[in-house]
Order: sequence, then C-alpha cells, then structure tokens
Amino acid sequence: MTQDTAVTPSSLRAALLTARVPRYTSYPPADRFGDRVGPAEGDAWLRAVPEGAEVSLYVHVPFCRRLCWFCACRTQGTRTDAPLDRYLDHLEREIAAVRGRLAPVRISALHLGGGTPTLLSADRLDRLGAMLRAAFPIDAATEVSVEIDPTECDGHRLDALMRMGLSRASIGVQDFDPVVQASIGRRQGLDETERAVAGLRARGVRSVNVDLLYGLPHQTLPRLARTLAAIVRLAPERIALYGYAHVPWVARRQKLIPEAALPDPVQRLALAEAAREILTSSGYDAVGIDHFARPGDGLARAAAEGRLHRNFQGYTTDAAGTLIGLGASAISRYAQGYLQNAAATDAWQKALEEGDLPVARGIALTPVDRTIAAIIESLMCYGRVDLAALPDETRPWAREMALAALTLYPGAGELAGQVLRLNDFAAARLVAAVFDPGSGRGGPRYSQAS
Ligand SMILES: C=Cc1c2[nH]c(c1C)Cc1[nH]c(c(CCC(=O)O)c1C)Cc1[nH]c(c(C)c1CCC(=O)O)Cc1[nH]c(c(C)c1C=C)C2
Ligand SMILES: C[C@H]1O[C@@H](n2cnc3c(N)ncnc32)[C@H](O)[C@@H]1O
Ligand code: MET
Ligand code: SF4
Repeated sequence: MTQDTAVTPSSLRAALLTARVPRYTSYPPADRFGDRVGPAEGDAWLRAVPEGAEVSLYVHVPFCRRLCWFCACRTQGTRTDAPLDRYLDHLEREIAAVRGRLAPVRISALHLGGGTPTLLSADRLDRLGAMLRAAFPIDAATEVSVEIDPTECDGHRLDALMRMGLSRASIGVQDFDPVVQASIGRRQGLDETERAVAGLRARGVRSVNVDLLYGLPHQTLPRLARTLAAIVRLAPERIALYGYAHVPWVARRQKLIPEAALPDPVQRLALAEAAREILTSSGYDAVGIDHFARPGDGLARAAAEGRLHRNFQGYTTDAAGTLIGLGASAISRYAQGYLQNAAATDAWQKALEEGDLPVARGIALTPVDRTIAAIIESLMCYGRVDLAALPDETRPWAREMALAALTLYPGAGELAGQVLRLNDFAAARLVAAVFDPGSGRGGPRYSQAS
C-alpha cells in the first residue's frame, strides 16, 4: 500500500497538509461526549452486561514524575507518593462499585495505562493486582499489559508486574535524539531503554511495543532515521509511530514546545513517509495508520486475518465488546455507548467518596452511529469497507459518501462493486471524516490529518 509521493493527487496531498480531523480511536470521538449521559447510564449499562460476556479492563494511572512537554495524555506530576496511596484507595472503591453491579463475566484483557503506571512501587502494584483479582476473574487467559517509562522502572516493579500476569508491555521512547529530547522536556538514554527491554525479555515477556513520534521539534530525517535504526536493533515486536499532535489548547504544557522548530507540514509528511519506508524495509508489517508489527506477531496476524480492532489505546486484537475503564478520565465502552469518568483526580475521588459512580460524561449510540462506527473502524483497520456488509437501509447513503470521498480526494482509493478500498492508509482519517456527520464541527480543534 505504499505510494510514491510524486504521484499522490494534489488535492489529497493538500488535505493531508492542511486538514484537521479526529484520530477516530472511537466513533463518535470523545469530543462529542456530553453530560446528558452520566452515573445513571453507568449504573444501567453495567447491570446490563450479560453473564459470561467477555470484558476488558483499563486502569488509568494519571501520575508522572516528569511531565514531558509534548504529552497530550491526562496526567499530573507528583514528587511524593502520598497521592498514589489515596488514588489506590479510591480505585478500590470504584472496583467495588463496578463489581456490585456486574454479573460474573470473563476478563479477556487488563491494561494499565497512564500516565506512568510504573510510578507505583512494587508494593503498590501488588496491592492493585490483589484488589483487581479479588473482584474479577483475572487468570492465565487474561492478557495483561502495561505502559512503561524506562526512566521510572526497575526489577522490583517488573517482578510485581509479572506477579500480576504481565504478558505485554509498551515502552515510551518518542525519539532518542538529544536535541529533540531537550526540546520536548524528556531525557532518556538508549542504555536505560535497553535495560527495560532486557528486563522484560528476561522475565519472559514476549510482546514488547515501543511508542515513537514523528513531527517533533528539531526532528530531521537523519535524526529520525538514527532513532529508527536504534529501535530496529532493540527489535520490539511492535512499534507505534504516532504523528505528534500539537494541540496546546487541549494540552497546555505544549506551550513549552518551541513552535518555530516544528517541522512544517511538508517536512512532517516527508518524515512520516520516510519512517514508514524504513520500518517496512526493516522487516515490519505496517498495521493501520500508525502501527508496525513483526509478521509473526499477533497484531500483524490479526490485521491479515480480519481480527483487528481500534480502541482508545490504538490498535488491538482484543475483541471484547465491553471495555470498563477505571480511574480518573478513563473511558468505558458498552453495547449502549461510551462513558468517561471525571477527568480531574479530585472530582473523580469526590464522586466515589459520595458513593456515586464517577462518570462525568458520555454518549449513547443510535443505530446510525453503530453503522458509522463500523465503517470508520473498518477504514482505520483495513483501509477498506464492504458496503454489502452494512444494513440495507444505510447502503445508499454509504455509497453516496464513498463516492463523495473519492470525488473530494481523487486517487485516494476506488469503489469496486460494493467495496471501497483505499490506496494508502495516509487517507484513512480524511475518508473516515467524510462518513462522520460531525467532523466539520470540530474543525481546528483536531490534530493535523497527516
Ligand atoms: C495515551 C495518551 C493519548 C491518548 N490519545 C492521545 C494521547 C496522547 C492523543 C490524542 N487524542 C485526542 C487528541 C486531540 C485531538 C485529535 O488529535 O483528534 C489527541 C492529541 C482525542 C481525545 N482522546 C481522548 C479525549 C478526551 C480526546 C479529545 C477529544 C477528541 O478530539 O476526540 C480520550 C483519551 N485518549 C487517550 C486517553 C488515555 C484518553 C482518556 C482517558 C489516549
Ligand atoms: C501513550 C503515547 O501517546 C503518545 N503521545 C503523547 N502525547 C502525544 C501527542 N501530543 N501527540 C501524539 N502522540 C502523543 C506517546 O507516544 C505516548 O508514548
Ligand atoms: N508514561 C510512559 C512514558 O512516557 C508511558 C507512555 S506515555 C503514557 O514512557
Ligand atoms: S509521555 Fe509518559 S512520562 Fe511523559 S508526561 Fe506523558 S505520560 Fe508522563
């Protein structure tokens, strides 16, 4: 699916350089969530999860020792450990509140994200594991994964994660270049990153992911190529290469990013295309818009076999229909719709102290939303949509949107019979936005399309 930039039609290329569209980790995206959905829906939707259903759990740990300037994640700095214990106390309450409403289910996956879950000491990780195991059937069949900051991790914490059943880990790197690192407020040596990977390998973790970014200040092709070469030598099974989203109106710490040193849109697109070329010629399969995986890895196999999904953590093989998010700002997905917990840690804690579910906002899905969600997930995962698989009554509309997308972005793909197929994942977000009736509303609030 690679395509020479020289033959990319100018309107598609122009849109990649200028358009701002959601990343579609959900449909509807989180900016459409509202407060007409709250604790009452949280209660009803939890109680409606059928007995025996597959459920995955996400635990958000919104603390970091360092606050990287580029970061758009919901997290807060802390120098002391006191807030961590208070946070665990409240997670315990939330777990009890969920458990009291949930029928016996199977837990297919448990993901610890953040923030920096490895900021929790080994004792605290053990406590979290015990709390979760006491409430949910977490066993050998549960895939347990964690986000690791190599500068904030050690053998004791890795051992505690293994006791929790860790099978996959994702390591934050972003870029190894010292000039780039200085401009994003994040220092991290190759050696400490190697130590984290070796520590995971030694304990039998077979699936390691590394997060990288393109489009950072002072990033040039030679610098990015050196980072990629170092990563290829580390040989993670998976690599996520995200485009840096510069959205200082959302993430205020990004005001520290030197805007004048950001690559311009043309340079940014060149970085993305060169990185894709380097990784695919280094033995990685491209998966979706921003992931790469070794051909034997579960993600690459799922992509090839039509079992790939997209959720708030990006691409996943997790097929559970229900995702329960625990912790401040965590998002849950039920058959009925999405819910998000109060984003501020204080507000989340206060709701729990008052005996409420800490749900702050969300959205209920209509049948039309579900069809649009299926179309967008298929575009983001496979770069194709089979209109024949859609409900009859939506097909004429979907066909009209497919033709509109191809008129807007000639050369982005083709409609062959009932199948819309993109030539290149680069166009996936733009084409997805054509099927999204709300995409015009967000406009400049979203991040750049490329
Ligand atoms: C693990 C951290 C991140 C998560 N998503 C992003 C990061 C860095 C990147 C990101 N996600 C959104 C934006 C803003 C605009 C855009 O590019 O579309 C960025 C930079 C969208 C978004 N994701 C969440 C919210 C509330 C928003 C804003 C609304 C929107 O534009 O759709 C929720 C959310 N995303 C992540 C987490 C952990 C999370 C909430 C717990 C992952
Ligand atoms: C969890 C992962 O999210 C990515 N991440 C954090 N902040 C941003 C941003 N502004 N734009 C894109 N990706 C980001 C990092 O790669 C991190 O490791
Ligand atoms: N906080 C970790 C890091 O930066 C994990 C990725 S960012 C949520 O390395
Ligand atoms: S990148 Fe990771 S360590 Fe840095 S602020 Fe974001 S969550 Fe914290």
